[in-house]
Amino acid sequence: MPLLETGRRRTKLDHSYNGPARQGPVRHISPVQLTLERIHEQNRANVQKVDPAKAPAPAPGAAARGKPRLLLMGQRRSGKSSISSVVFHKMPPNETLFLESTARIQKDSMHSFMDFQVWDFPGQVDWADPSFDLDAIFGEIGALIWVIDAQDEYLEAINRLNSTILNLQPTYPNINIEVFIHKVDGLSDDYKLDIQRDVTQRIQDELSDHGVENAPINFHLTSIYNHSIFEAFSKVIQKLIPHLPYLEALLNNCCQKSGFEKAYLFDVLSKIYIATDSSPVDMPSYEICSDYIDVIVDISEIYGWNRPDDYIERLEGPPYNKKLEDQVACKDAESCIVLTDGRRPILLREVNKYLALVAVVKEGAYSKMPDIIENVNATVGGLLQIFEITRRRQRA
Ligand SMILES: Nc1nc2c(ncn2[C@@H]2O[C@H](COP(=O)(O)OP(=O)(O)OP(=O)(O)O)[C@@H](O)[C@H]2O)c(=O)[nH]1
Repeated sequence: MPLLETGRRRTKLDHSYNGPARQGPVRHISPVQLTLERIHEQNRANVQKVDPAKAPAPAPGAAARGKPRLLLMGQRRSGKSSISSVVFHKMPPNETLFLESTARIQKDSMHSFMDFQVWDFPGQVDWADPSFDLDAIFGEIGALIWVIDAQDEYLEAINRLNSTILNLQPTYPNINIEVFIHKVDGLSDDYKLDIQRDVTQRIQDELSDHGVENAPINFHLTSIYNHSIFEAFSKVIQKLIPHLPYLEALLNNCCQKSGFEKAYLFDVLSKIYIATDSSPVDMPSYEICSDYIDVIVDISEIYGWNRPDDYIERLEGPPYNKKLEDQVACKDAESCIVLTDGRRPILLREVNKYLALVAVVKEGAYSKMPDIIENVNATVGGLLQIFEITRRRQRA
């Protein structure tokens, strides 16, 4: 009888497993959670170097405690405050023309499906200044968003970004760096791509000259005058959601079962989508879904009302032979709209006070509406369970 690595004889129960003894139950971990835990470990190691007594407990930490910080940095007038105002405070883009220059760090706490902070830095901050407590700023960072004005001379902005990355790399090698090549409205598609290529090349060349290869840097073409800024923020925020793969799996399943072309889980206030199914995102569908949220939010603010439980019971409870339209009661906003050609309805279902599921229904699937509503209900139930489990873990 063959021996196991531990020296014990293999028995029937061991099947073909012949690896080292397992330490405990297998832990499934998403790449996002892994990154956040690495960041936590990196911070812990830094604190431990200075004062071992003050070192925080090992991960799971940042991901589980979850109040990540997004830092908006870049040259003066590159558009940082405008981005934060348009995305998180619903400021109309043309009103950003009147924003004053930021003199001190602006800290915004966002309370949504997940709490996070957005820190807007004044353009003139110099990181080399030893009076900055870098650990207080970069300690619990979720992502560093570097804004480059594409309509201006950007070499200086790139140089500053490079020197910031090189300064931070030795101490914080896992910081997620997101470069927003901003104000691309009014630029031709070819020119936008040329700029993106040029910026990427310059940053990568400089970093590899200093021996930094494969730094986690992503590039986005953005403008506050269209949905590109929301799309870019969606991608940034998604990296901070530890249970993203589960949300995506639920949405994939819902799309498959209900005949949806595309489904988004939106944060209603900011209109950032925090998860979507695995089919490619197409801007027109994203734009129309996000505009639809505005319409429904406005309507429900005017006409919405809190339905008491006995009202819902009266509608949904027995007798069940009432007409279908007399039986429909839902605590949350639920809506469906059919656009001009009448073929691809868009469906919206509120998940909780922060989130809404919005889906584009495939041609011909409209006739299966009762099934679709049931599937959506089940998906919303699943989504809520995932958030509840995460919340319980955070409290523990
Ligand atoms: N065309 C265009 N202009 C933009 C865009 N975003 C911001 N702006 C304009 O850029 C100017 C500067 O924007 P701010 O948000 O004040 O820039 P900032 O980076 O916060 O500047 P500081 O506070 O000085 O660091 C404003 O006039 C905005 O209207 C954009 O996407 N496209």
